[in-house]
Amino acid sequence: MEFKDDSLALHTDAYQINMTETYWHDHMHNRKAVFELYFRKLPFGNGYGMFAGLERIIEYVKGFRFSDSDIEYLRDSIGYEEDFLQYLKSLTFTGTIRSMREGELVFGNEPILQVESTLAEAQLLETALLNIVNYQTLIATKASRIKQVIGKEKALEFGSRRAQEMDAAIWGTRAAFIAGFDSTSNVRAGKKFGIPVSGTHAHSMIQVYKSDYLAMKKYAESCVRRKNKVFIPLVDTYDVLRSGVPAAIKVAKEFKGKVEFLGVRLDGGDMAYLSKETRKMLDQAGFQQTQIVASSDLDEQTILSLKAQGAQIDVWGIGTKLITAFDQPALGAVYKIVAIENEEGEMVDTIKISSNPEKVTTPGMKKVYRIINTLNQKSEGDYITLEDEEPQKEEQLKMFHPTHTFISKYVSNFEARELLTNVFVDGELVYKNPDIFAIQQFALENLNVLWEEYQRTLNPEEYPVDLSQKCWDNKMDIIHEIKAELKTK
Ligand SMILES: Nc1ncnc2c1ncn2[C@@H]1O[C@H](COP(=O)(O)OP(=O)(O)OP(=O)(O)O)[C@@H](O)[C@H]1O
Ligand SMILES: O=P(O)(O)OC[C@H]1O[C@H](OP(=O)(O)OP(=O)(O)O)[C@H](O)[C@@H]1O
Ligand SMILES: O=C(O)c1cccnc1
Repeated sequence: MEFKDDSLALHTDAYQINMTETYWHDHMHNRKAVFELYFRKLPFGNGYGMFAGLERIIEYVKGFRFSDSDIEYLRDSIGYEEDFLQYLKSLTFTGTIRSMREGELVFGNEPILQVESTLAEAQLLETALLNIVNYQTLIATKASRIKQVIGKEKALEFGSRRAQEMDAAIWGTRAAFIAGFDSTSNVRAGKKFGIPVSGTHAHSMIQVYKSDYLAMKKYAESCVRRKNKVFIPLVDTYDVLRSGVPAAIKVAKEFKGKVEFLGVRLDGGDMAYLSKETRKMLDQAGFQQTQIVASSDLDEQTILSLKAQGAQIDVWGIGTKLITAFDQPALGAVYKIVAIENEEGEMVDTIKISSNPEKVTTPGMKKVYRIINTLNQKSEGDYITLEDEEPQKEEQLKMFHPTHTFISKYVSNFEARELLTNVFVDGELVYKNPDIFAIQQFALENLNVLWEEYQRTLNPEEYPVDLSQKCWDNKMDIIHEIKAELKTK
């Protein structure tokens, strides 16, 4: 039997539905629960992460509903009982989601997103939420890292052909734009998100005409007919300095005033040497404004090296190594329950103990604050509290390392900026995601509060993510309680 692929509700792991069935049978499914989504370790050895994914989460949660064909499929395949299937059919998301905003700086072991809803709903959302955040935040972080090295020069996203499938190309390029990239080569992403689109041409076009000059001339003729008139020929198909660049210059002179000779693209060879020689040739021909675009397996390391060699590159086209998060393919974010309603209707904090201290969860519904020193507008670190705390009302905050507690400092003159914002409240969407340019602007401004020591790509300082005393005490009390209980067994 064939089933229509008409909803995303089954974009989940089977165990989520199995657990939901258990809760439903046991009349636990409508208990209130709180889950928090976070990663433990920053990727790529970077000093900060950049959050992306909320746009798609909003789309997903708004549309969360099991379709008729979903129910038919579950009946036909796993064969859940009919009453449970009818319960699934009736579900929509009725809870509350708080999230960081896209472009926010995020760090290890702090909630990026929080779901407070019925146990069943929170559980059923897990896989998709992690799927979205793990990829988009990873790519935004990689893109921001690459942008750190590129600085003010332009960064073009070229990855679609190498991305892990179509969704990754589209949402990955959006994440890269959030982190400060200037354009995408993916035209659909341009249409869908309003990201500026740019493009040159491939080696194949030169090969088709068997001549740099002839191909570039034909290309220029079509550029003339376009509104933007942009002419950026690729110069390395046969020989950059003997054929590609001279042909580009010749055609540009012939079409002076009719096309905009914005740049030439180099895609390989020794790009330090070739870019310097190309620069000289363009300058001598009077094209001082024409830029040099480079592409070919670039990432932050090759870009840094090319810059150190004095490469004359103005624009960087980056594909594979960005869109596939080449050096670290997973962020490793997790989604953990931190509180559950008991039989008396009270919320009870819950913990997961592990022999690995980093994997012990922090119980209780929490708030995350960025502590900004008002004297220099730089961040002192992030501060995680239980939900009823109000750090802004304190004269002085004690910030201490959550594992090495002797590492501590007192901060006065601070603004405690709350980072989680209401996105859904009781099932209603209450947040409007800003447009993509505003999100990019927000992301770039966020970096201003971070000392440079956290922004360098190599061995950055570790940014403090601390627990409030109350949050830390709560965790320790719960650990001791559980240990005591285990002892008596
Ligand atoms: N001067 C340079 N210093 C450091 N890395 C460079 C320099 N020039 C190019 N690179 C990088 O070296 C790699 C070149 O690899 P390779 O020789 O396989 O490709 P290529 O020269 O582009 O060849 P092709 O065009 O046939 O693919 C690319 O990752 C490129 O970004
Ligand atoms: O190297 P990346 O960072 O992934 O950037 C994208 C690459 O895609 C194109 O090469 P490809 O060989 O696919 O096509 P081409 O024939 O146009 O060179 C382009 O020339 C870049 O080298
Ligand atoms: O426009 C380009 O130059 C481009 C686009 C995708 C991949 N490589 C290059």
